Amino acid sequence: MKDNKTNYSRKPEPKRTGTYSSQTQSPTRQHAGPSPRTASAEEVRTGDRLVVTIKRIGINGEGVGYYKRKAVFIDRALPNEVVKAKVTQVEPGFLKAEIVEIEKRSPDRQQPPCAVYEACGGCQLQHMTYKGQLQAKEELVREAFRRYTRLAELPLRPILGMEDPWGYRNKAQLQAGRDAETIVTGLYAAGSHRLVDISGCPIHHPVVNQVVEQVKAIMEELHISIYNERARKGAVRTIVARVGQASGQVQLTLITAEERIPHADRLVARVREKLPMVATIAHNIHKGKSPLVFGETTHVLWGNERLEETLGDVRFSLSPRAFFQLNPAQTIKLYNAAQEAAALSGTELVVDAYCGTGTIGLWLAPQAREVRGIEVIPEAVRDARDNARTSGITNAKFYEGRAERLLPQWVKQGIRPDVVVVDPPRTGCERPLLDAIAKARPARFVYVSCNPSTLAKDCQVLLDSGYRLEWVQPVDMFPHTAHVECVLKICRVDT
Ligand SMILES: C[S@@+](CC[C@H](N)C(=O)[O-])C[C@H]1O[C@@H](n2cnc3c(N)ncnc32)[C@H](O)[C@@H]1O
Repeated sequence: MKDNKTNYSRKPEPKRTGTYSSQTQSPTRQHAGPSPRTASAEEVRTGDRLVVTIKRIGINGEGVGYYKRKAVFIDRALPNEVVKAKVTQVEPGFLKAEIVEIEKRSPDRQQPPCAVYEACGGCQLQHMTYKGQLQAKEELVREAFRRYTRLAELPLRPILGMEDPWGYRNKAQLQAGRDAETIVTGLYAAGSHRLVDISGCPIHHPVVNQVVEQVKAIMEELHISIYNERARKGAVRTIVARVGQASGQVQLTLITAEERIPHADRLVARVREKLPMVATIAHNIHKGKSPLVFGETTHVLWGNERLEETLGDVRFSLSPRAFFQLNPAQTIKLYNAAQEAAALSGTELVVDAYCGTGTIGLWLAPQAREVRGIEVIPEAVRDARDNARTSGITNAKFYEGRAERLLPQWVKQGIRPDVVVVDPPRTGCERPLLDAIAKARPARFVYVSCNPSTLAKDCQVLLDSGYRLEWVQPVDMFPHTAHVECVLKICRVDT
């Protein structure tokens, strides 16, 4: 096991820090290094220039260093680099700054492979080699546990990365717009309504890119109107293409702001002719201003009602709006880690809290006596029940409700799970749920999380309740972004 001997005492301050004012120093002077003036962190002003050694990446992929013990967040700076940076924001607890010059360059710095990386904002780490990204994500997890737990040593396993970290995303969900005469599909640039064309995005599965490009060409040919947000006129606002990794079939959904898609029959005929991999052509109507992508009403214009998908032995039947993991290959690694952590022998009652469409519970059901899933969204509960039926799994039941209410009720009724699995949103588990787990005293607790900070905080609550941490397994679900997913195995101390 790598790095389980990490020393968790706080790190010393970075060696090189200094500041000089952008207003008062000549360019030559600025490039010569820090000025004699070394302001205290409280004296730093917007526009000041600092020399900062970058320690690690932060949760948004930015470089994090310190100036006089105050955290400095610097976009696009990499661990171990020394950068001159201009302060852009001063807050009581931190500073934000932008790179002026890189004094010492990381060997992991690279030219971002994607031409629209800077404008798009969908990825945060393409300026770093993939090997560097994996190391940085491990460090992100280590830092969260250092900060939020009292563990002397962290049993951190090496992150599970991808052999080929491109073309992994099985779904493209792109806004449509117009750039002069042509249709553009892409994402809005961060904090704006400027559409960045991401045709041929290297993160998307090549088949979904191909489908989006052809659909755009067909819409041009048939003069199908594109929704204009300002004028609030036009038809198509979003194109969604999702590929099934097992079948290679594609579910295409056009989301419109109008009741009808103009020339829908001709559109269907042309898509069928040009794109034989498309197995469903669906139409979703989203008239309102809501920021949600999908509206309430969906019609299948042609083809199968649902996309069939398989993960391991579990089969899923996905309606156009149904949630499904975006990186199936890494999802299998994540669920296998959860399965290893659950260590089931066939006799256990497993509670899968925050179960979504039931994926983790269904993955574990063949090795368990019974699985009880809890999920707050009614449609997801219906999907979970359908997925159990489709896969012929009869020992998994799914309950609608809040995990922090339902599990304590079950515990009060005398129900004692042997294993509890949680996969909460980024905010982590609600305290009443953690208290109910501590009261129910399952032998094992499996925590799947997309936020190392809330994971570490919740972990400490369990460690204070008679549990020990066995291991933490990070999994890279979204290469080139700052996200990192973890599976954590916690056992009751007396087991
Ligand atoms: C990160 S997703 C996990 C989904 C699922 N485990 C999977 O892998 O597909 C978190 C899920 O928790 C649900 N959720 C959020 N708050 C909840 C609560 N208080 N009780 C139960 N479910 C909740 C969300 O609707 C969402 O489906």
